[in-house]
Amino acid sequence: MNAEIGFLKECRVTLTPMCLVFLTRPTPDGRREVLLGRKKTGFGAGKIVGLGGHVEPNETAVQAAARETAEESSLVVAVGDLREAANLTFRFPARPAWDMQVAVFVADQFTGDAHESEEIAPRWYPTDDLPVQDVWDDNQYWLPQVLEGQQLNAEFEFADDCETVATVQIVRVSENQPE
Ligand SMILES: Nc1ncnc2c1[nH]c(=O)n2[C@H]1C[C@H](O)[C@@H](COP(=O)(O)OP(=O)(O)OP(=O)(O)O)O1
Repeated sequence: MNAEIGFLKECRVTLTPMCLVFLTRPTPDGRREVLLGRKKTGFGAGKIVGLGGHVEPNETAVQAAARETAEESSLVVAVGDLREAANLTFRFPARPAWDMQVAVFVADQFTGDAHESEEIAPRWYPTDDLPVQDVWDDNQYWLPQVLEGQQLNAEFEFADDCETVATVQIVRVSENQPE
């Protein structure tokens, strides 16, 4: 391996830190629903996603999760009510600058009403009837599990189209989280 390629490989270990938040609540008929939303701008625009975004240099992932929740939906969630449910690595060999590490949080305690923001149009979906056609391809491998209470770490590599998952490595950390 020449020195330049070695240097470029070293550069690839830098992953942009991001967060994702899934707020859940019970429905009158005894099911659960989760707050997702149509992304209106930026990376992944058009897809249905959780609330979230970049972790700023001056904050932790859980602080970013609480901040992004307020900015994107107007809902208020306390840092202490956010449970870390997954740690996901997304790699895009065709666009290494997009590589990211995403801390995923779930919370069922929050206040306020969800309102549309510049970035996202939030909507509640039954956890057993997710909008699978409109989410990121990777979601099928971890989102239902996380909403069932599992905690996991996973690494995804995307194909050259940067849309389709090419390889998946999932490490299940625990089956169910204590309340
Ligand atoms: N593949 C995949 N699956 C599930 N979720 C995501 C991805 N890729 C992603 O980027 N995401 C999530 C992670 C983040 O929560 C958002 C993208 O955040 P982004 O819109 O780029 O960040 P902003 O909120 O616009 O930026 P700031 O507000 O932080 O400036 O999608």
